[in-house]
Amino acid sequence: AQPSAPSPISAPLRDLELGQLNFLHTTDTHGWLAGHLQEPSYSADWGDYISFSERMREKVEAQGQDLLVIDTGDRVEGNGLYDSSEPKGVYLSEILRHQHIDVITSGNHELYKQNTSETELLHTVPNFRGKYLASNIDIYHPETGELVPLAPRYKKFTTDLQGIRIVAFGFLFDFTGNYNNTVVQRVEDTIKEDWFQEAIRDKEVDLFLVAGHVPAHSSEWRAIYKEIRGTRWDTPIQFFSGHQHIRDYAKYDSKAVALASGRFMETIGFMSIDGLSTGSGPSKESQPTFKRRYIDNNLFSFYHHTGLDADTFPTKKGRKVSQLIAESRTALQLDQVHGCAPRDLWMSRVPYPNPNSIYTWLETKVLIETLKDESRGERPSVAILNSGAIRFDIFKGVFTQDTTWTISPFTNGFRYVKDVPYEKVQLIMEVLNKQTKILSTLQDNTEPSLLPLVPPEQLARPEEIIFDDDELSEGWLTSNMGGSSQVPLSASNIAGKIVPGYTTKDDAGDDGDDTIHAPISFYKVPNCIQALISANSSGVPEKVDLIYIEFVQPYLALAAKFAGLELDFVKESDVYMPNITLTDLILDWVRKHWKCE
Ligand SMILES: Nc1ccn([C@@H]2O[C@H](COP(=O)(O)O)[C@@H](O)[C@H]2O)c(=O)n1
Repeated sequence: AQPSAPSPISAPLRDLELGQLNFLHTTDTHGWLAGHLQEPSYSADWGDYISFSERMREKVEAQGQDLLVIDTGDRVEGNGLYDSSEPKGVYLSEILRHQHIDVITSGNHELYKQNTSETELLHTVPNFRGKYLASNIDIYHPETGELVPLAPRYKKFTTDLQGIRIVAFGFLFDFTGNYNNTVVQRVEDTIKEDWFQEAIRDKEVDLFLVAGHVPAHSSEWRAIYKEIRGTRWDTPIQFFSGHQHIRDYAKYDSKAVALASGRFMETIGFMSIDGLSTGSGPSKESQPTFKRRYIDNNLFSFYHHTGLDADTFPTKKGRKVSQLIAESRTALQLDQVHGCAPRDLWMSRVPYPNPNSIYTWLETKVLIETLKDESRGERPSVAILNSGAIRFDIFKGVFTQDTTWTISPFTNGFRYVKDVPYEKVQLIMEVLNKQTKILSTLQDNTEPSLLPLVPPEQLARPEEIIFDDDELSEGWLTSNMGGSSQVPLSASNIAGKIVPGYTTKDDAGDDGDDTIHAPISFYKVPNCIQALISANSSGVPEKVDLIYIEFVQPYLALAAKFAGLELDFVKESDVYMPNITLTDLILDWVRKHWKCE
């Protein structure tokens, strides 16, 4: 773990059930390879994960079993370790490559920008040669201009110890927001291609392994499931999923399941399968059995599951990578303190609006006090921001260079349209937040969906989860995750209390988490929030500058149409505060207002 990482807190644990074939899975790590430096439950780093997978491999191989390591994308954007270097990702890429990964795929974040996808092609794919799969992604090669597969479409391999024959694919969901140097083919079309049809007709296969940046419950996985089952009615299928930032497990039939392993290096997903046939013969069991576990990413869990301790657990490579992370963080000055947050600000643990909501803080403080383009003088304005632009909570205590990127990693700037009637802006907000169903009927297939305006976790959990008795969680959170010094209390301080955290319910029940936690409430947030910036008057202005973060422009255009506002946002908008991003505004505000005592 990193030198400043809090020690994990002991908690009751459920064991891993090892099987003939075992998997460790990460997804949506978004640059958090240093682990969580303010949350003991997730405080292990990528070096610890390397030690964990090496120790697990020793353990399972000693019993004649196999272990495979999977990563399903969105490794970039979301943490200073990725975002704060120039060019972005140079430190991260060097850290990531030390893990032995058997199947690795791309997420949507690898494709938003030209340089990110080119880095995948020129660095990550070669770093993981033979492991990186891209079943439905092509890229215009930066040197030849030719459209080529980002990586091989699929591969067939056999496991080291038992010779289990596996055909593996690597998919991305039907993503449309990629930069135009890549082409993402719809999954539903890809599976009709000859190469896929040939691959699933191979009779010498013991397991189809479908890894991808695709939710566990999704139309894309269902399409693949149906296509495979159409020709191979009983070959086991193991899907590895991502994108929604949740822990999830889906059962497609008794021989086909999907695992999703959370986000931000909070979770190491574990799967085991028993009862597979191998190259040397059929299985003795009539049915395969699947077991899943969501491991909290901390050393307490890792020691427990490997049966090792602080002296025996770390491997040489693991230690080296933890050291590399520490050096990279120092070089990037990620511990530089910009201010001290006086209280916790939550994305979804409190209702919105609320004094402790990060969105209320943005609306009532940050946007109002920082958004000002000198060229627009004192004109009143309304600023619109999508809630998904914010990625993480702010904890009471030090606000560092790293915090800046964890809460707001995107590089979007602001645009504006002048002289929009205030009433129309309110109608637009109404459409964006309340009339989303009506709006979606106006969309044709070429328009983006409205859903991605919110944080991904909310897409997966449309219902609020509210625990009346949040006393334990609240008290614990205040003292452990956001104490002014950011130093967690030791186990003895909270003796007898269960640590708040994941309490996952999935298709296999409610016993998936390795750590038994107290539940945390989850409140919904709107698609978009707004701030009225009315320089000289307290009344409601007739017309305003409609300022918005770039990401929402296509959604705004649709909502405006429905609100009866004839506006061509592409032609009639202009840049607001050139070269300034939301991240810059937040940092500026924090520096001015959150002085450390
Ligand atoms: N420039 C961007 C990019 C993304 N978002 C938000 O993130 C969501 C997608 O996140 P995943 O990690 O699930 O891919 C997207 O739905 C937006 O809410 C953004 O705001 N700006």
